[in-house]
Amino acid sequence: MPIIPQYTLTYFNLMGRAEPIRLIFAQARVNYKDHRIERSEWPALKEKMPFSQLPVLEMDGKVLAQSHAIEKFLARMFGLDGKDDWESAKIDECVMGLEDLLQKMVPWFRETDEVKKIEIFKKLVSDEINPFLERYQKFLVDNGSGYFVGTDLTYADLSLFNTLHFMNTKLLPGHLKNYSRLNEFVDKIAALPNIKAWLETRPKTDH
Ligand SMILES: N[C@@H](CCC(=O)N[C@@H](CS)C(=O)NCC(=O)O)C(=O)O
Repeated sequence: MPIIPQYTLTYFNLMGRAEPIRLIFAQARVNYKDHRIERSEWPALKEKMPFSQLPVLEMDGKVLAQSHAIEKFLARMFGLDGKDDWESAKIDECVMGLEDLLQKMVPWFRETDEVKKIEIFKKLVSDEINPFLERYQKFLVDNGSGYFVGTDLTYADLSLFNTLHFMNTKLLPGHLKNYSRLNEFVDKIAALPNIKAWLETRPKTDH
């Protein structure tokens, strides 16, 4: 009998940096414990985490931190990391480009002054988000398969889907209507049976 690994993913009760990992588990239909901690539990747990941050994946007593390392590890095991080393590298390219955008959003996210926050957000949309959407729409169209890398679904698609879906539903509702190919892509991924089931049942959080 093959031994099935026991997985626990620990994060806050947010989508944040855990959601692409949860989408990988959902698409692969692999069971795991979706451990969402309370903020009050965090100070004691923080010291025990390898980078004093979350998400962290535990697999049969072994611990893996860093969201992109976790994504890649699981995707490789579940057949979502491309067909060869080149596709795997192109997936990294997509995910790291997305990470660059997320880093640029941090000052807006952290700003507490409401007036400044609105100003920062306007500039973020025109200088970072829109060029990102143009660029990624071109990547998708140029690849030609309806996926970002190769001819099949990979975790690059799930990561992109996660951010684009969040943008289109919460951050900038309807904004993807200006990027029709990205809009179609989001609708297509949301309709995949395993993803659809997860979207319908996942805990509802703001971000
Ligand atoms: N590079 C890390 C960043 C992790 C990170 O920033 N985690 C945040 C939540 S999204 C965190 O743990 N914040 C609590 C803290 O730093 O005390 C990754 O991708 O996993």
